This record gives sequence, C-alpha cells and structure tokens, in this order.
Amino acid sequence: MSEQPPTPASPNPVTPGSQASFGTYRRQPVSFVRRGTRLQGRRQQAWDEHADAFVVDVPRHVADTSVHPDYVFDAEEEFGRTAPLVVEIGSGLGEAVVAAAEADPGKDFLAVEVYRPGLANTLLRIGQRGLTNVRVVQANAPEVLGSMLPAGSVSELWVFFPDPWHKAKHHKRRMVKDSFAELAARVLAPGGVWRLATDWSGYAQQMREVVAGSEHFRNAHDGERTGAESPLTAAWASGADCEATGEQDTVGGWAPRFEGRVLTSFENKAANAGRVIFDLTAERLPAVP
Ligand SMILES: C[S@@+](CC[C@H](N)C(=O)[O-])C[C@H]1O[C@@H](n2cnc3c(N)ncnc32)[C@H](O)[C@@H]1O
Repeated sequence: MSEQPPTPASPNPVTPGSQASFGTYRRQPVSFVRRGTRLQGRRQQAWDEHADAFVVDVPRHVADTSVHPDYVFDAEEEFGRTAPLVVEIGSGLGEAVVAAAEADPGKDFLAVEVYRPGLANTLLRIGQRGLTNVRVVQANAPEVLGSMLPAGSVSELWVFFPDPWHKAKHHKRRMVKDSFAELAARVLAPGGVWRLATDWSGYAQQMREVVAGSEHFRNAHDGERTGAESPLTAAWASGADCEATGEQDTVGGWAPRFEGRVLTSFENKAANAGRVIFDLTAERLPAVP
C-alpha cells in the first residue's frame, strides 16, 4: 500500500450519491448505475481485514467514485517492484483478476470497479489465496485511464463483459466507445494489448468498430473468423440476443477465447441463456511521430 497521496490544493467536496446517480458525471454520461455500497458479513470482514493492504486510497474529486486529477498511481511503490501491470476495468466480483494474479505471479494486477461489494468480494479472494500482486481501486474507469495511471504504464488492459446498455437511447453510456479507445491508448505501452469480451452481438460490433476506427490500435485478428467461423454469424443464426436473420458475418476480426480469462459466474449465465461470447484483441501501435 502506498503512502497517502498529497492532499490536493483545493479538493472539491466528495458528494456521495451525486451526479453519478442520475447517469451523468460533470455532464458526461457514465457507464454504471449506483448500487448499494453497504457491506455485510464476510464481505465486511474481508474489507476490514484487507482494505489497508490492497485498496488504493485515492483522493476524490466530484463524487465518491471519482479520482482527483492530480493523483498519479505509482505501481513500483505500490507493489514494491517493477513488473508488467495488467489492469482490469469493471472487475465485478474479482473472479478473473484474482485467478489471473494467482496464475501469473510475475505480473502485477489492478482491479478497477465502482461496485464496493464486488471489491469486497475481490479482497476476500485475495486474502484466501494469500496474493500480494493485486490491488483494487473503487473508481470510475475513464478517470483512472485519463489521469490516475501514468501514460504508457500498462502492459495489458482488460474489459470483460461491460454493461451492455441495450436501448438505443442508452448507447451513449456504453464504456467502449471512441473516447474510451483514446484513454486505453494513453495508458498502454506500445505493443501493449487491449482485451475485450462481451456476450451481446450489438455491443461486440460496436467494439470491433471502435478498434478498427482507432489510429492507435491494430486488431490482432483482423479478418479472421468470418462466415461460419464467426461468433456473429452464430448470433445471427440463433437470435438469442437479436433478430435471427441468418446473415453471414463477412468482416470477422474476432479473437479466440482468451485463455487467461476464467469462466466467471457472469459469463456462465450468459452462456446458459444461449448467448454467444465474443472476444477481441487489439494491439497498441507505436505513437505516430
Ligand atoms: C456486467 S459486469 C461484468 C463484471 C466482470 N467483468 C465479469 O465478467 O464478471 C460490469 C461491471 O463493470 C462495472 N463498471 C461499470 N462501469 C464502470 C466504470 N465506469 N468504472 C468502473 N467499473 C465500472 C460494474 O459495476 C460491473 O461490476
């Protein structure tokens, strides 16, 4: 755990349940809804036992999930070593990040999540496994990527099963959009990898377009898995999450399932509901001089 960061010169007051509860944050749409923050039982116990060691204590700005723009995370100080840093955005209950940290002790992991009970669950798992290479932060992801993490400091960025925001009027609240690709590009080192997964075909197509439209990324599986091999063709055949059109996906670009991603309860539910899982892998290109 790093030392307490310097108190910002003129911090705005923290406003629990502020704009974020209404879907905006300084007029920007946010990708989450506020859910309960109260902890009980084993989660409260895990928080009490492990928060000091594993929760990154960030100074806040406009809300209790915001990050003060002056605060910069120092991974070397935090972990006490230099190692590749993997960041998972929207880590939920921590199943994926904790399993990966256990499997790969040579890397450091940062779980970013706004949902406090999810983070408490992550702490519980960290404690059960005695891991030292994971930290968690309760914060709005775009702020973590926009200012908290130093530019080029991340080797892998994971966004697995972000909230789909189905209705067209809510699409602006989706996390993965052009502006998010800019933030992802900011934190990833050249050659770094952005991994994405979703169980919603419409969002999968949006993700594929975001990657294709960004000058900072190359789809590592461009043109692969078209036609009968494409998960999109499968989704269009099944009609599990969209109208069954029987069309063929001629674009492809889908990655094989990322073997470092364990099957979370969330993904399991999606698969049980018959939805197809989409993986995408984007490689951070070197900056254009
Ligand atoms: C659908 S869940 C998926 C959780 C996990 N990745 C999994 O696969 O089980 C999406 C998660 O993203 C979190 N989330 C949504 N918007 C976020 C944001 N702006 N910053 C941090 N976390 C966010 C939600 O709280 C939720 O836990």
